Amino acid sequence: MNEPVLDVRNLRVAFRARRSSVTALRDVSFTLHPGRTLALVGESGSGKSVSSLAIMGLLPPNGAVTGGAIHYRAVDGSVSDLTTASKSEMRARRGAEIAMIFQEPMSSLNPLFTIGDQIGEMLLLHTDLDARQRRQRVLEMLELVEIPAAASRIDNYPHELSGGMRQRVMIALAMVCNPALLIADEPTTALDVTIQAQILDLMRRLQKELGMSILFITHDMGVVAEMADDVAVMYAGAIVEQAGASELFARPSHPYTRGLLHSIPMPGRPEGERLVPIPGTVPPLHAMPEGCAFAPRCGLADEACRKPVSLSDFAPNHRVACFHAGREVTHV
Ligand SMILES: Nc1ncnc2c1ncn2[C@@H]1O[C@H](COP(=O)(O)OP(=O)(O)OP(=O)(O)O)[C@@H](O)[C@H]1O
Repeated sequence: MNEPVLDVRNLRVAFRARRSSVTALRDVSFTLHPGRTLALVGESGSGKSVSSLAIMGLLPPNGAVTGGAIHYRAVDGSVSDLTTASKSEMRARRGAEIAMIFQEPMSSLNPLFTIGDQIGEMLLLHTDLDARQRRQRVLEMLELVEIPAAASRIDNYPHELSGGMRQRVMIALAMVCNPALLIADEPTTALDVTIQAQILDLMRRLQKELGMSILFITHDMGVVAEMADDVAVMYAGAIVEQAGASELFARPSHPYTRGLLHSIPMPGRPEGERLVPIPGTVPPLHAMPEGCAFAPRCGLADEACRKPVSLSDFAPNHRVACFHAGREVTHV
């Protein structure tokens, strides 16, 4: 396989609270290869967004990378560690080489400017195109993301568009400089299922046509099944299972991954099957259990789980952080 675009190694992120600090990412490692989609999946609070903000160099002021590295391979083949990049280096990369789309387009789009101006602004920042060329390129982007009547929509303000159309604008904004890496943080969560399917289709088509690599952040295993080539399951700031998507769905082996799969309807599973929510919630960062963080919610937990557990090989290209990996939960 080609050299990775992104190779995150033992990444640690901490947030300062008033008198103490809490660790939000604990030795997170994953690899994204060119042209592929890696899904980071987990419940709210598992550390998915913190991972993406660390990659973008956009952690909030009270957050910092406290260990590990984020190796990024630029289009010219040079590899650098984003955790040590300067603010100006990151500013030059964001939008041009590494782009991000968020769940809620309204919070990323400026209500005071037309969508054409906002997408054009990216070109103004990162290219030498003149005003006429920029407008032409914006129009092509709006057509590429299938905005109907793009020539008149280009002068619309965000509030004049539907939610689905706004998400298409966000995608156009992210893709206009042809980034090598796209980070998509729950891009379809706020949309109804029909529109969600259309946006996922669009992202797959753009990936095929433009060849970018996608880090896809979601809590939804159904979306993972639709989009991912590779999957990293996160729980309480750590990766608990990692595999190719087909291997993960064929042999989910961490009790948390199995719990996620049993808690939602999945294509291909018997109709009327009982859905079982995972009991309890993700522990707060200041009250992490000593050993396996999932143990308090796990039907397989025993004495062994009081010891810290880390990812280990379970099968080829399949790693699991569980002393009981692969064992069936007999009671939930
Ligand atoms: N600015 C902050 N200060 C302190 N803690 C934070 C801050 N931002 C995030 N955290 C904590 O980091 C942990 C991981 O949060 P994160 O937003 O990455 O989770 P997530 O998996 O993306 O969840 P969601 O799907 O809800 O966005 C959470 O416990 C959260 O409370």
